[in-house]
Amino acid sequence: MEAVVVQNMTKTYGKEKTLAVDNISFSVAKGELFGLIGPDGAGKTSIFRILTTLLLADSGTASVDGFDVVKDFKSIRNTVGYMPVKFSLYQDLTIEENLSFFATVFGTTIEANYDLIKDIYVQIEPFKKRRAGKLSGGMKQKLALCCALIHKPTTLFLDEPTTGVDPVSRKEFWEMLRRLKEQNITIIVSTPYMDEASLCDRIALMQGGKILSIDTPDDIVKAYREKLYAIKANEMYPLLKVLENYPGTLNSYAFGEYAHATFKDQMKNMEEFERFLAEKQLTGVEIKSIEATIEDSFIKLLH
Ligand SMILES: Nc1ncnc2c1ncn2[C@@H]1O[C@H](COP(=O)(O)OP(=O)(O)OP(=O)(O)O)[C@@H](O)[C@H]1O
Repeated sequence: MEAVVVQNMTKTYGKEKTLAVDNISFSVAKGELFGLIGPDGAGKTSIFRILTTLLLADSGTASVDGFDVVKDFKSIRNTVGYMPVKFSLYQDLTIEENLSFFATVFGTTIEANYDLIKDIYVQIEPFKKRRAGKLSGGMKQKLALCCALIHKPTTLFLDEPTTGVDPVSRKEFWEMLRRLKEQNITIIVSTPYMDEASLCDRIALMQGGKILSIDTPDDIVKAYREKLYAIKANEMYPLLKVLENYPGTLNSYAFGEYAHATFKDQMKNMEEFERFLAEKQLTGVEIKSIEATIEDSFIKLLH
């Protein structure tokens, strides 16, 4: 069964009609961990706000658990959990008080749904008397997730939950999502981090309000057909310039300590390329053929 169905959704803002979501369609199956992946301004937050009934689309339709986002907004509000980019925790309330507050709003209690949050809550319980404003980023994030879960939602919307969170907490967070998925909760998560994309069941790569590709992380990488090279030299900037100027280069960009590049003839003539690099006085050159990552696939789609 489909938990979320979006059809031809478009959203513009203001008199200038800034296009945030551009006629997109997708669906998410029940129990799926689905990622909206894209840079700032791709339209991720607008989609979340429309699906959680906080914002109206200009056109198109959308449903969550079979409920229409316009007609059945009350049912959706009762059944979904939403963790916005800036968690709406009450800074002056303690961990315990924040959680009780969210439980009360949904007419439930911490005890009634404790099983669902237990794994996460035990990690912050020792600090339950501490005010939210005094928690670390990772702890705030765990509390926000508990608050979004306390009414046992069928679908969880997490908007950039790991932005600004340290790498260890990020990793723990994704382990928590995996465990929630086992409870058959549908999770839609947005992130600008490509390494997190591979942890989703399926992802939509987004840019400028459009979905560029939608598939499993594995299949997105498999669809990358060009031969990709990682190239290193003692100095990165001159290397990038040389790659840009090489007539056989299709695409080149910095990727950590390497430059990644594709070539017109799949680099059949490696010697000619090596000669070109040597003529440009680059030192410490290393060239290797590599497998593409999701980030490479994304960069290719952007071109
Ligand atoms: N209230 C608003 N008024 C005008 N333009 C807006 C408004 N909200 C968003 N936009 C514009 O719509 C586009 C999509 O924004 P959106 O917040 O949905 O993207 P995003 O992928 O979530 O990015 P971010 O991580 O920056 O929030 C951007 O160009 C943004 O500037």
